[in-house]
Amino acid sequence: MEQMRNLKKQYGPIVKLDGIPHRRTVVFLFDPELSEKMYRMEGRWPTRIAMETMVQYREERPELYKGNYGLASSQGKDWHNFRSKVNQHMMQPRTIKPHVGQINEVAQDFIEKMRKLRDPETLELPKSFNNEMNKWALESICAIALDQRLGCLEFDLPTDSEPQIMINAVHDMFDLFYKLEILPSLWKVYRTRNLKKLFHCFDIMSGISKRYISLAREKLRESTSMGNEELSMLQRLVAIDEQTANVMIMDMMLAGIDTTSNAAASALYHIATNPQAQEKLHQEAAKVLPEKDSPVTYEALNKIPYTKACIKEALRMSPIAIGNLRTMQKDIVLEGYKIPSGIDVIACHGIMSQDPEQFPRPKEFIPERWLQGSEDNISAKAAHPFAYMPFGFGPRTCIGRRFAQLEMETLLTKVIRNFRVEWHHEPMKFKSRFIQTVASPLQIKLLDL
Ligand code: HEM
Repeated sequence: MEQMRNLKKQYGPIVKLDGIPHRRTVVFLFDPELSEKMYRMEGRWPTRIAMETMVQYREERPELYKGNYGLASSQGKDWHNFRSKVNQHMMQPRTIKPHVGQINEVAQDFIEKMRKLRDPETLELPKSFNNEMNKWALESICAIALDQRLGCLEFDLPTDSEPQIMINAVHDMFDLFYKLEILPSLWKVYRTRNLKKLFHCFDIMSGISKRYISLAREKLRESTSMGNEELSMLQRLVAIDEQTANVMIMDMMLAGIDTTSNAAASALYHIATNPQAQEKLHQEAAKVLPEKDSPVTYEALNKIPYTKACIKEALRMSPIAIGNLRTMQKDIVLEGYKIPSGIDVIACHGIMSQDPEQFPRPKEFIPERWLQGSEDNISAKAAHPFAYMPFGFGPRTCIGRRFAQLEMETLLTKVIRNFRVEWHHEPMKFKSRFIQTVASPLQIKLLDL
């Protein structure tokens, strides 16, 4: 992120970087107006390059993918056809309704786990807590995508238990992605050990999801009387066809775990370091949850504007995706520069959302700027609409956004209803891999309320 900031400082709002070995030429945009122009020219089928190892895997498993590579790894008409099939089942606001209860249960279990994990004397969460956040996100996304609790939050899981096997596969998958896609690797020349390991992880995840798809098929048969609105996301996907369900579940696992866990972790950190915001958050949580273990309901989620503002502000200050990539489908001209078809352009929203011209006092955590009626001198209304795009833009925007928001809003509401959270360490460090992640241990102090 610092490197991007320096590029902007040194060269201005549009910067071309080329000549880097093994890297494609890329153009960075640091200006919201230029970004808007670029998106407006992206066409009907926006292209975002995929991880090549994943495409390779999908090509090698024709029995699973049948040439249908899902969202994360397909382009053009193939991408469009898949997205058109699944979009309405994932993007409509009411899609989350059948899942609110499950996500509440996951959050409630996680609260109990946090209580047990904290040090009895210091009341701080352990250094390993970041990994527990990943398990929370995995359990949450499985609750939605597989329509079942997997059990990833249990203590002392046997090594051969399904949840532990899944936790390991997901953990290894992210590690191997980094080794194969970012670090120099020879996997394209010959089948490296790491590539085999990665494919093994995909096979495990795919095998587990297949079992749950069969269960969803059974449930769907038994539930002919249910209205479409009551059907879980998985049941709706299975109703399209099982292959679509399988591919979509894999995409959810790839894109919906580390993103959500890091976004929630950074929100918790910002809240722990801003006691005034926390107090307001607590008042809001206490209104919708009369008791500490009251469930977060669908109705409650419509009554927590301050919580939503805190999440928005956390994503502004600590974005998960620093930039959003598009491969140009035709020659375009921006700021007088010709950008030929085939070149990657990255709109660096993570830099723009910290620009004082867009967001006054950008280094301060001010959730109020997102609230209706906020004071003009801080309001986000004055910002250019393309300065802040944490979930991307247009037809290729994040398809899991509603689920990510459901998970984060539920968790924050419950945490703040149960604890006062404090931070007694150096400021949190963040690091960039594919996404921006929290790099310091999330050793938040939890005081019971
Ligand atoms: C805070 C959490 C999350 C953030 C910040 C985030 C952010 C993003 C961004 C920036 C994109 C690229 C959009 C674009 O190109 O315009 C994206 C794509 C995507 N996200 Fe998310 N995401 C999050 C959670 C999730 C979750 C929970 C899921 C799964 C349910 C998910 C599934 C996907 C998929 C499948 C795509 C590819 C969409 C396509 O190419 O059509 N994301 N996400």
